[in-house]
Amino acid sequence: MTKLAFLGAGNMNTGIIKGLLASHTVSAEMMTLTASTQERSKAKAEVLGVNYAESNEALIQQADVVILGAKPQVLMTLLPTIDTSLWQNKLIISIAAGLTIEQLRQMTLPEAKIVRIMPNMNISLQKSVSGIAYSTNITQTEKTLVTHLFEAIGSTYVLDEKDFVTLTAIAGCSPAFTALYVDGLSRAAVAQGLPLDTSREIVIDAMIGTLLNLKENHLAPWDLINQVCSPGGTTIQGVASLEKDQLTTTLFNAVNATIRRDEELSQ
Ligand SMILES: NC(=O)C1=CN([C@@H]2O[C@H](COP(=O)(O)OP(=O)(O)OC[C@H]3O[C@@H](n4cnc5c(N)ncnc54)[C@H](O)[C@@H]3O)[C@@H](O)[C@H]2O)C=CC1
Ligand SMILES: O=C(O)[C@@H]1CCC=N1
Repeated sequence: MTKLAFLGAGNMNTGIIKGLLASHTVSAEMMTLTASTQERSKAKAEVLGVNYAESNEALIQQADVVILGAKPQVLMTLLPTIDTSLWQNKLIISIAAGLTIEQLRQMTLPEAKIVRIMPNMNISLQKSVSGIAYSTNITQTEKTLVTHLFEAIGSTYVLDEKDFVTLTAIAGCSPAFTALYVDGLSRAAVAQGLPLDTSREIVIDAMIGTLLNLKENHLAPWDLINQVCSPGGTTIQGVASLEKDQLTTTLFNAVNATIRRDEELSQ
């Protein structure tokens, strides 16, 4: 059985652990974590029902697969302090934004087996979208293991590492962008006199229905837009207003800003 080590026990690594447990993909006794202090590691492990290690070194030593789930800035200071020999024969999965396979190798072992994964916050619901990029020395058996783990908690897309920044923008960051859209539409309804909680529920239900309609009926966005826009009706006026206010350009700008920051983190 594969032993998984989680370095970091914040939003994402906790979400992965919860997703793997809920989907019965990995049992609790095969998972060990650390957080920023031993007290936090112990507390987190108790809540999740998994093991904790007394140090990051002890965590890595006992594992087959190490999932790096601390912030990129933390990993950049922490990884160079860890004895490089500990990384031998480990599969290293990094979910950190920005850090490249090459950078991760420089901070661990030049020949390290690295998998970059970019999941998103919906992972604890087993609804993540996870981008995957492999270093060239990953075997087919290791790829099968990675797919098995991350398909259990959402969908997976294997990409060239150069495309990771784009996936991060449209999938990793997507829960925040989508929540912002929900908030804007809900508050627009508040301005018209509806209570906020009612507006929010309506917006979320309408969005879920729309997304299922696009996915299950294999509709292109403009097919659906044209179906909704009745001639001389209301929607076409709203769509024209959104276009006049450059919604598409606004989204292009947000993706570009996200990519710029990702590239800064890789410096
Ligand atoms: N938040 C998000 O939506 C996403 C985040 N990511 C990436 O996942 C990583 C984690 O992000 P979050 O979970 O949101 O952050 P977080 O701040 O919730 O969790 C970070 C964890 O690292 C731990 N940590 C800090 N120093 C440590 C040390 N020396 N040893 C062991 N653990 C230590 C903290 O105790 C905490 O449990 C980041 O690299 C981020 O780029 C990737 C996809 C989505
Ligand atoms: O904001 C971040 O850096 C991380 C990566 C994708 C989502 N959250």
